[in-house]
Amino acid sequence: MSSLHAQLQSRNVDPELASLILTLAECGSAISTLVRGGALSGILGATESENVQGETQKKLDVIANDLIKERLSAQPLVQALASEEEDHSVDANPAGRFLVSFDPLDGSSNIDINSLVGTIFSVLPAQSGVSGEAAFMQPGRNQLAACYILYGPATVMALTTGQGTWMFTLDPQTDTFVLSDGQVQIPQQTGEFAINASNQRFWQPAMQRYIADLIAGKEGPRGRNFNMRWIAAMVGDVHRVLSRGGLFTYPQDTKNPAKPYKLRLMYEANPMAMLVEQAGGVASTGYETILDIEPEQIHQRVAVILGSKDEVETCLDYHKA
Ligand SMILES: O=P(O)(O)OC[C@H]1O[C@](O)(COP(=O)(O)O)[C@@H](O)[C@@H]1O
Ligand SMILES: [Mg+2]
Ligand SMILES: [Mg+2]
Repeated sequence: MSSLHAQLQSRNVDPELASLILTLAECGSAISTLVRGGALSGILGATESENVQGETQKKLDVIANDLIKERLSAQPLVQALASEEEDHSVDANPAGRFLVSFDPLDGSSNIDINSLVGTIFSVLPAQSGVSGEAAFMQPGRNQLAACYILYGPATVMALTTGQGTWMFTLDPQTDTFVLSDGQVQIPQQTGEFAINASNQRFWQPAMQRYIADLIAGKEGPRGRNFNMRWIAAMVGDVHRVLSRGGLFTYPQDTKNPAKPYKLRLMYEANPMAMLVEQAGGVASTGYETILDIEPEQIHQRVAVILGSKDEVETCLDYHKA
């Protein structure tokens, strides 16, 4: 069984980037221990405060954010960090080579029901002569690494440094991430989709038609049946897509005209898009490739359609029509 450390070495990952990835893994393992304790760890419930997104922060959102912020700020390789739970980017070490964006706790609405949650990381190169939030304004294509850690029955980590997507499982005996899949490949075809169907009446006509045709099944224009899943944690839905294929989408909608998109580009869409593309899948907004978007703000949101290549391309055809 090969450890994360050994894999990073054997695949010649830049030693400094490897050291940072090991720090991210340590953050994941520490949060995994907290999550495993549930109510006994005092992690359940909400705080009185709201984040910059206008969402009431859960206790675990804040605990996970503080834990990661502390460890990354102590990492000399990190120049600055950006988090879903921080209004602005946070400067760390001026000589640092890396910028880290993260979603400390993804799937917050699942914490109190003991369901799947995770942490998502995106690593960009620092830019000489550019600091603060401006330094983060780089397309996802520039990411040096992306990973998520899923806290489920097992704790698993999906990682890419641009040489394919790899999966690791946390060995609770040794507290080490061990390789469980050295070359994740998303099947090009699928019979499974994930969307929050309760928003159906607010979707654009293209997405309404696409989903209606999936649900029409064998008797409909697609001529075969499709099954639906919704974990309400992007990390969980994307993990299913990486594990057995599928299409995951959080499309544009008119539910709240001031907020037509749900998911955040820098620390949700970009890292997931890199993991999916490196595993042979496709990630789009419906109109553009997610990794080619030029960001304008640290907390900007985008529409997301990702997963099995053929199925996402079929969905995009509906958006062309
Ligand atoms: O509540 P909904 O509409 O099902 O939305 C679920 C989506 O919101 C999220 O929970 C947003 O992420 P956070 O929990 O990090 O805020 C995604 O993980 C998930 O895909
Ligand atoms: Mg999230
Ligand atoms: Mg979150």
